[in-house]
Amino acid sequence: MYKIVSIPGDGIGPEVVAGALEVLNAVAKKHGFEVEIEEHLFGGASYDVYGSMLTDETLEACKNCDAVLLGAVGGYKWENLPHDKKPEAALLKLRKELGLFANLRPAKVYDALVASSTLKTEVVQGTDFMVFRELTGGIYFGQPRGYDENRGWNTMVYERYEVERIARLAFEYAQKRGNAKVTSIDKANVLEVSQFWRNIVHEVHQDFPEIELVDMYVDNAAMQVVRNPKQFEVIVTGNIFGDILSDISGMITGSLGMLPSASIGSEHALYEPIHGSAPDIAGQNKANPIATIASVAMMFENSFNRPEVAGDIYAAIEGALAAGLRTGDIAAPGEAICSTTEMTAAIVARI
Ligand SMILES: NC(=O)C1=CN([C@@H]2O[C@H](COP(=O)(O)OP(=O)(O)OC[C@H]3O[C@@H](n4cnc5c(N)ncnc54)[C@H](O)[C@@H]3O)[C@@H](O)[C@H]2O)C=CC1
Ligand SMILES: CC(C)CC(=O)C(=O)O
Ligand SMILES: [Mg+2]
Repeated sequence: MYKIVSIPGDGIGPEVVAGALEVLNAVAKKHGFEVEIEEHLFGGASYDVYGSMLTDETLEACKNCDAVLLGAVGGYKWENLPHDKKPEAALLKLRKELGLFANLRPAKVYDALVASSTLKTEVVQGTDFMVFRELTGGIYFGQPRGYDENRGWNTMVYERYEVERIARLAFEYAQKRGNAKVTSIDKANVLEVSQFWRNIVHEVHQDFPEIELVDMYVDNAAMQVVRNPKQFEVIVTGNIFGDILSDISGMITGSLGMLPSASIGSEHALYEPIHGSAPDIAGQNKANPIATIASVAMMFENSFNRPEVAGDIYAAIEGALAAGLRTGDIAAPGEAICSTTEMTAAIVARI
């Protein structure tokens, strides 16, 4: 029995999480295990009811389960709140409180999508890399931070232990992938904090001499992901660079709506699509649920060590895409567009 806490959040969050939970229930039925799903409000949805973006009750529930499934937070309604009161601040707090220091964001191109989409086949087909994004440090957390009428400021700071643990995780993963190449992405030509990052990554690398390590500046990396994504196998990078580069990677795979992620720490794990709450399409049954459904697959790989369950989910996604199912974000011109619920049903039918 797996105890899952579901926090759909805002915007398209509830729509894509509903699809992912249908898939979760379908694999539970097929593989003969039980899941207990406990749903909690989070982000703006929680603020509107309780006056708090992250209640103690939701936080406790997230700490006392086997895995958390998150949709997304944020939206127009809450964007003028002070920074420390915004839904996004609650997400940062949740990540910090759960100790989720590593965000794994796989960029994998589905063959079925390449065959009929606007993706440039020869450039992207076969792309399959994993981004290890540091998630609880860097400029999103550094103090001091603030702004007044004359200045705005944030602080990018990394502690030795923060770089060591994410670098070690990335090298260990590379080892498991048959000594895959690791690219460490920074801005060491300008930022002292990046030179520090680079030094520590090289120190950790000494324990993994069989693995090739490449350093790359982040501006070049953004271009290289678009130009030749297949050169990457494992990327390790800081919080803000990983955030930006993984959205770029999303486009390589067809859409932000395709990319899942696992946010992991030593005690807890949370699974979430890389995209946000997409308020422009919220409530219209248009969102692509695949990123969130694939996040459930990552849950079975990372938290439950059930690769066969994850494999069924990936195969069902591939099957639905091969059958021509396309939400608006991944439809090539002239292709029929399906809804969130139609895509979900097509995937569930293939479990
Ligand atoms: N993890 C989270 O909860 C995140 C929350 N956000 C928040 O989400 C809100 C909107 O932010 P944006 O910058 O617009 O980023 P976004 O990722 O929500 O949307 C960017 C674009 O991609 C599209 N898109 C995203 N997910 C999609 C899906 N599953 N299917 C189809 N199209 C999809 C949207 O319609 C939009 O045009 C903001 O409040 C932002 O702070 C942003 C990123 C991550
Ligand atoms: C706090 C979030 C809005 C940051 C983000 O964009 C992400 O984690 O992808
Ligand atoms: Mg982001």
